[in-house]
Amino acid sequence: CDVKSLTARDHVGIQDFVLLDETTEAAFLSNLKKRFCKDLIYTYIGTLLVSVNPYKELDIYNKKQMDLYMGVNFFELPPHIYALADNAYHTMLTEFNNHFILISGESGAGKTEASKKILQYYAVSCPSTTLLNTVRDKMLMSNPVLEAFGNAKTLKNDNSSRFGKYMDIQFDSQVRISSQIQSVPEMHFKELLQKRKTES
Ligand SMILES: Nc1ncnc2c1ncn2[C@@H]1O[C@H](COP(=O)(O)OP(=O)(O)OP(=O)(O)O)[C@@H](O)[C@H]1O
Repeated sequence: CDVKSLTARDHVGIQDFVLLDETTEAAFLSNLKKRFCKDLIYTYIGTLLVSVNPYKELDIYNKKQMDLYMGVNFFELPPHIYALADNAYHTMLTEFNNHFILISGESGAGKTEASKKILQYYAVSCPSTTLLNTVRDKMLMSNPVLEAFGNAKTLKNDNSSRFGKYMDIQFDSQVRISSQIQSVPEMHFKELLQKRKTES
């Protein structure tokens, strides 16, 4: 799947809601539906990304796709979680400051999966060394461990996270992943965010 075919594929509805003529909920949903029917689960609202859970494996999360989005201008290619991750990484490099990716949605919306895609993207796209690969592997492998203890089957989601997650990825001066994730129960969430705010 090359850049040309990818761009051509995404002329379904409008790929950025900012360009939607009619600003009604019906028009919003109709655009989402039109795109979803063609397996286009991502749509931008400016720099926000709206994602609809496809509940099936789509061939859009692989090394080829990651390579496509690496270092490419945010709006140059069709909306994708990799574009969002790449944009945060490159903005961090140019602005020399911290960045948050906030993922929200109802239970079963696909938040956990989205966070895994972002971690996988960084694991593949960030420069690394053998030593740092250990950190990267730990980062990726920590998810199943956390899920084993903190997830449960609910009516809405067979693999529902029953705890809030705060992931902190730190980069060294050569912008390689140098340290890994922190994850906390939901009740400590606000406290932790407040602490981080005061620190920065
Ligand atoms: N991008 C995706 N592609 C394919 N399947 C997906 C995707 N996102 C989510 N799913 C499917 O939907 C299920 C629920 O997603 P996920 O656990 O990420 O939801 P969640 O928003 O984290 O829910 P909760 O708040 O209950 O933890 C996943 O187990 C997976 O089967």
